Amino acid sequence: MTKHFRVGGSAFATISRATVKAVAGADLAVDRGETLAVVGESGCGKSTLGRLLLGLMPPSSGRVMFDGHDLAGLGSPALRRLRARMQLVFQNPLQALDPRMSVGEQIVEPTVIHPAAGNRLPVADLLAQVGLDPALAGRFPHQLSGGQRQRVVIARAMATQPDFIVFDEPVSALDVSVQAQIIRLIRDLQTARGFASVFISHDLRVVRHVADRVAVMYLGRIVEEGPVRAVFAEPLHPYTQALIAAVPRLAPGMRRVRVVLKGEPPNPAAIPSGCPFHPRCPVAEYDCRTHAPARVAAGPARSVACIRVASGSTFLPAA
Ligand SMILES: Nc1ncnc2c1ncn2[C@@H]1O[C@H](COP(=O)(O)OP(=O)(O)OP(=O)(O)O)[C@@H](O)[C@H]1O
Repeated sequence: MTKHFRVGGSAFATISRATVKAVAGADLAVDRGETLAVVGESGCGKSTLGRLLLGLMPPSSGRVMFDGHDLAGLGSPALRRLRARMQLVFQNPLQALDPRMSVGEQIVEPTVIHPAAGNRLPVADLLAQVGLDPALAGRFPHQLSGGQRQRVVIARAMATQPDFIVFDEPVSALDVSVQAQIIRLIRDLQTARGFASVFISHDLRVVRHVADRVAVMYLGRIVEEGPVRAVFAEPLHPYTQALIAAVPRLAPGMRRVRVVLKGEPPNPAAIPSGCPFHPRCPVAEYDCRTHAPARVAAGPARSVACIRVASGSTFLPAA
């Protein structure tokens, strides 16, 4: 898929319009019961990808298949029915919740919007399954702690018994102690319910606890994908190496590398030619400036988009 936004410009054309290639070629699949983490620096297109996957905006090219249905090919009633089976949980629960509605009202709201969806659990059950006292149903968001609010958001997402949930940085606004509890809750719910999920995060420590597989995004492309353990133990792409090397004690078994991210932060309105990572890559070759590498298989269930890996050269600079 790709997603381009036209931005800027003025009525008198003194400022030219630019095309932001927020998603510049992402291809992924998520199975039932599985969590795929999408990681990368701010602005690399993670949230845009998440919204595309949920059909909340149309891609510029490409398509999203959900349970055999192409989202673009569905009329609005069918899309609405499918939407009930997909939910989004995002970073800031205060923004996600309506300050004027009680917790109980908000939790059942998705089943009011999608009356045919799910098995319609009572509010008390929905609260209990996210570890909240059912007595909180009458409270309002401002009367809850940050962790309780995020539990309410998750309870609401569970109300239609979805098959697919996108978690977009669901714990990054929370205290570290609360983060661990919410991550455990998400894991427990997934084990009990078997939904598929995409977990968007810039925090690799969180990803290690929550995800089965990880997709690493750079300037709108997925540059590496594979099982979390394998990718963290032996990252193949120089960008993944740099992300992992920046987090102390993330992967104790990993060969320490000296890859440090340098150069300009990525700008999706001016994507470099060839491999988009080449201006910051410590091992870029001449070809990397002109050749955009395709993502190719690189070991069991793994893939990577880097010509150094594709050509079989080992390039981890030893510490
Ligand atoms: N509606 C929009 N119109 C124009 N540009 C957009 C729009 N949505 C996103 N972008 C741009 O697309 C790029 C990718 O944004 P996105 O929010 O998907 O990245 P992200 O990796 O989720 O970043 P963050 O972690 O900071 O949220 C950014 O440059 C952003 O400014």
